[in-house]
Amino acid sequence: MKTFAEFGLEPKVLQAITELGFEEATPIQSKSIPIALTGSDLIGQAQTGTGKTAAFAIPLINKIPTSEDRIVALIMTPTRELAIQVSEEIGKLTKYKGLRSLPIYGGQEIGRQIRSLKKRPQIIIGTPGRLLDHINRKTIKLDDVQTVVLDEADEMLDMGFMEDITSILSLVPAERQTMLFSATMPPNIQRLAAQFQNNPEHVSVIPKQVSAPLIDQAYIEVHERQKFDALSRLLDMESPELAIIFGRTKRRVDELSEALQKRGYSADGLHGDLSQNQRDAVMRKFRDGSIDVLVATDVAARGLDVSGVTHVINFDLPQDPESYVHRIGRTGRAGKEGTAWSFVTPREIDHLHFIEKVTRHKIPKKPLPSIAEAIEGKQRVTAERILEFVQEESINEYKGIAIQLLEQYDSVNLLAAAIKLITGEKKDVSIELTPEDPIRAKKRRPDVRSNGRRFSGGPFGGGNRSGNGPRGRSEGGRSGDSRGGYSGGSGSGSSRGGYGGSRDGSGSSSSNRGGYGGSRDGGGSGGGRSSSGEYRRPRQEQ
Ligand SMILES: Nc1ncnc2c1ncn2[C@@H]1O[C@H](COP(=O)(O)OP(=O)(O)OP(=O)(O)O)[C@@H](O)[C@H]1O
Ligand SMILES: [Mg+2]
Repeated sequence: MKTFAEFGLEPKVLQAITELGFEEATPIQSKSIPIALTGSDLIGQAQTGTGKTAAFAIPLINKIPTSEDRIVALIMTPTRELAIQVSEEIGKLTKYKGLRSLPIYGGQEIGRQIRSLKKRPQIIIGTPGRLLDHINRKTIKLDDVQTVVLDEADEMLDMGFMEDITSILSLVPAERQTMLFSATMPPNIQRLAAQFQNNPEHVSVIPKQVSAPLIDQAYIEVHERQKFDALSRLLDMESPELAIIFGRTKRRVDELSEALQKRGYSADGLHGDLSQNQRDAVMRKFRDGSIDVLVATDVAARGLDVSGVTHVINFDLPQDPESYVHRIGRTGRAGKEGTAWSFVTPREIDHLHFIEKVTRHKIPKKPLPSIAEAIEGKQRVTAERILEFVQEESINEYKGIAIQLLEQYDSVNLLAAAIKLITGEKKDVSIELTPEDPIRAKKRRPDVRSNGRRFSGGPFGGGNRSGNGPRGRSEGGRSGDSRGGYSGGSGSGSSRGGYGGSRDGSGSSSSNRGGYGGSRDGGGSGGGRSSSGEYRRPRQEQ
């Protein structure tokens, strides 16, 4: 493992890294920072939560002179929340160097962004739709951009951002550094690479299993109508510090967050139909812990880094294995452990197997917790809370009444009644959710071209690379590794991976994203087969 001092970075950048508490570089950082510092194009793949943001941000920041007053770096993300988050991380990393960075995303008042642009930021972090708006208004000019990063590169392609990205990149000088990052690199990422990059170096620290290994994964078989009670039981039994619950549709998210609130949980919902103010408020509450359950569509699946997320629950299975990997990757980040459970209806078992196959990870089955277990869990948590109070809180003013009560009543009865009172907070209101259709097992065409092996590539890289692809950088060099170019196990023992992002209802006035019906095909190929033979369905805005 390398220290950041080994990269020969500017002292002011190093100082900011130290202040962030990063002691050693993560594997993706160790491998990509030296390459990125040379100015070479790069494709970086590593599991969720392993520091890909700093892997591209540090070299980018290091090379911008403080005296620069033009936009020289452009980072694109698929969602607004991710643009904001990346911008904040860049803000921290540029603290001592004093560069100016600005997030540019849909839903925020454009006049305010125009005013901020007058302060001449050197780094722009944006979602494609709103970036194009500014370009058309000539409030953003890309003539001087030297570095471009596509964070969640595969998602950008998948969401049908290709057209916007193509227009944006046609305005950036060809003489530039272009970096693509994601935890998942489906083979059709080659198209992005071939179109926008110049002989990229390939850096991958994805070992066999693409999902981050610190995540304890399991599935629970439930019928659609049992899901809500199952969720309540899980939440009671586990009492997550922070949890993200993924639902399939915006309606589902609305209904579910409302139902959880009715039952007394501290929950709120996030999806692309909310106003940006609402989205910001929900994220703020989740980040500061004033709610502890975030219910979200796939808009929260990618990239979001919220510390303290101990649980991810797929209330509905995601359509794509990629989405599964990114969703569960909201926990188990930066070396911490996490728990990810998925509800699977009997008709979705085949789809689950498909996810297992593509992610190369068997997801064990777990029984639905019984009511007794849920109650026991709640009681245990209450008892723990009481003990914390005994140790930490000032309870002197309650002692008088406690002594009085103890003189009259039995101590066990008193404490049992108190525990019942506290654990009984959740209201037993009955909940009806609109049922969602089961996800049908989707047959993604196995990649059979390399050695005739099925799933040799999978959506996460490797597999065959045809002629003009980037040159593979097979780290770990396991010979005979059928995953080829992209994969290359790190062998470094650090198998934590990348992160995820979220999805932008980018709110560009010139596009139809952001609401229902903003259906865009995966990469402009009419939603059919992409050049790599992968089937990509048209996807709706989340
Ligand atoms: N070298 C480091 N040492 C300690 N913590 C780090 C280091 N680099 C990054 N982190 C922290 O790890 C967390 C995850 O980083 P980041 O969000 O960049 O992951 P990612 O690989 O982009 O994940 P995803 O695929 O989900 O987007 C962040 O909280 C970040 O501050
Ligand atoms: Mg990330």
